[in-house]
Amino acid sequence: MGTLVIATSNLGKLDEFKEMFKELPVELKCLADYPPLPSPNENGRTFAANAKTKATYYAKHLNEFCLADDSGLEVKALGGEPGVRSARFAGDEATDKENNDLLLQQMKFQITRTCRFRCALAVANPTGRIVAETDGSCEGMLLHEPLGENGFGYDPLFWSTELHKGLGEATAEEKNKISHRGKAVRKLIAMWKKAANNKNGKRQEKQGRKYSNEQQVNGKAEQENGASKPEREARPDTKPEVKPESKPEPETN
Ligand SMILES: O=c1nc[nH]c2c1ncn2[C@H]1C[C@H](O)[C@@H](COP(=O)(O)OP(=O)(O)OP(=O)(O)O)O1
Ligand SMILES: [Mg+2]
Repeated sequence: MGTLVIATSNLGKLDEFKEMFKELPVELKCLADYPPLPSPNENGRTFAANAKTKATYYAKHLNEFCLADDSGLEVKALGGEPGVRSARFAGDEATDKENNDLLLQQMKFQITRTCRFRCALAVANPTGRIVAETDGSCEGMLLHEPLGENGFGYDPLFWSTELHKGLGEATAEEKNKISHRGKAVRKLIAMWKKAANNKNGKRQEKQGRKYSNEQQVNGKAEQENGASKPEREARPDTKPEVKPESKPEPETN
């Protein structure tokens, strides 16, 4: 069974990933399973750029497959802010509470409350090469005050228009169903399953070819022995693989 390191220092994200990956045949690890590393720079202009930077950085240092997440909240009335700066909106070492307070202050007189969460995921192989990327978003409205005790980050300020409740009130299961991260994870799992099927198909095809060669050599004897013929018709679909990754929406900041 392969190992996948969930390369995040955010325990809220980590819990969500653990829940969503629990059925997969992969050994999940997290950064706490390794000696501490300095955090990589997250100064890219897009969520995707930062996710790739983090995945590559951790994969190279840990010599393992690593999954990184870069995510944040885009508020329409603020031109997409805090966006990629969500974690450090109120300063480099800002707490969730400080970020939330600043956001509420900036939105005090705003009537338009439309906002969305966005998430970019990247997987790097142990050499640091990016082998998969997906993204997801989740629409909502910014509340006027915190609601509920669940989730992390900006969840207490986020009213989900899909769930008709605040993410601070939603259970983990409810959130994962509609969240930016949930959508991106499901796309990633679908890509993996497709890649695994293709690989299996190719292996079967190779074996099929091998057997038919053997049959050409040994065919007479096998047929005389009543051995079954290889099923040449059962060849897998050999269509070229289409990358199912959706185009990321343009950054708004
Ligand atoms: O589902 C979410 N619910 C609420 N808030 C969220 C969510 N998803 C991202 N967020 C916020 C938290 C943080 O303010 C920023 C992510 O910043 P981001 O740099 O991607 O993560 P991070 O620094 O906390 O951990 P790490 O970089 O180690 O993965 O967006
Ligand atoms: Mg970060």
